[in-house]
Amino acid sequence: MTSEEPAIHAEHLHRRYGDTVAVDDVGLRVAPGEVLGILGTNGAGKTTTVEMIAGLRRPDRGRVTILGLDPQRDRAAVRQVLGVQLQEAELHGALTVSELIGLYRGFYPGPRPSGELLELVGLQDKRGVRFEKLSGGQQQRLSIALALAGRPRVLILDELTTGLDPRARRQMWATIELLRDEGVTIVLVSHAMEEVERLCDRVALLDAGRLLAVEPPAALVARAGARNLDDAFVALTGKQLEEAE
Ligand SMILES: Nc1ncnc2c1ncn2[C@@H]1O[C@H](COP(=O)(O)OP(=O)(O)OP(=O)(O)O)[C@@H](O)[C@H]1O
Repeated sequence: MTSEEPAIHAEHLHRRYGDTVAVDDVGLRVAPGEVLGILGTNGAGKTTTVEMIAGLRRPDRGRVTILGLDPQRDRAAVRQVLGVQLQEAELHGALTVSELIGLYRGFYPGPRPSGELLELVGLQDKRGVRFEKLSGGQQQRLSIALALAGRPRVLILDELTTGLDPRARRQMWATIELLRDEGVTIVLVSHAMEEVERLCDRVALLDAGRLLAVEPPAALVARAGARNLDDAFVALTGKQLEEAE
C-alpha cells in the first residue's frame, strides 16, 4: 500500500440482522487501481460488506468513503464514480439489451459507447433481445455492462463469473484485466480461487462476519504453509470453500 488516499476506505463496519451479526468490525483500505478480492463461505458477510461500501445498506456502526466521498451522504457524486454489479440485478424484463444500455448511459455525462459495452461482455448479437429472454449468464453479463456504462473509477462486482460458462468466464476475466490496466479500482466478491489468484492484488478473507486477513494471494498461501489458495483458505478458516456454480 502507498500512503496516497485510498480509493475505498471502510472503518469498523458493523451490521446485524435481528440476532445475526452479518458483519463484525470490518475495515478495508483499497488503493487506487488495486483489485481486491473478497473470499468467504456462504453467509460470511461478503454481500453485506460490499452493499455497505456501495451505500446500498446502512451500517449500524462504522464509516465508508469512496474517493473521499460518503456513499450515503454524497449519493449523487458517488453514483458518478462508482459502478456496482450485484448478485441479483432487478431490471425491467420487457426492455431490450440496447434499451437498457441506452437507459444507463443516459445517467452519465461521458458514458462508454454502447458497442464497446456490448463487446466487453460479449453481447453484441443480443442487442434486440428483451432482458427476460436472456439466459441467466447473459443477464449477468448485461448487468456487468450496465455497471461499466459510466466509466466508473471504482467498480464493485459481486460474484462476477458465478454461473457463467468457461468461455464467458474467460472473457469476463479479460474485461477485468483491461479495466485494471485502465486504473479502475475493483472489489471482486468471488468463490473461484483461480479467478482470485489471477485477478486480485490482495484478498480479504471473511469468516462469520469477521475479517481474518487481507493479503496478496501468494502471501496468504505462504502464511498458511499451504500449497495453493484453496488449501490456505481451509487452513485459515477451518472451512471448505464451496464453488458456487
Ligand atoms: N436481509 C437480510 N435479513 C436477514 N439476514 C440477512 C439478510 N441479508 C443477509 N443476512 C444474513 O447475514 C449473513 C451474511 O449474509 P451475506 O449475504 O452478507 O453473506 P455472503 O458472504 O454474501 O453469502 P453468499 O456467499 O451466500 O452470498 C448471513 O447469515 C445471512 O443469512
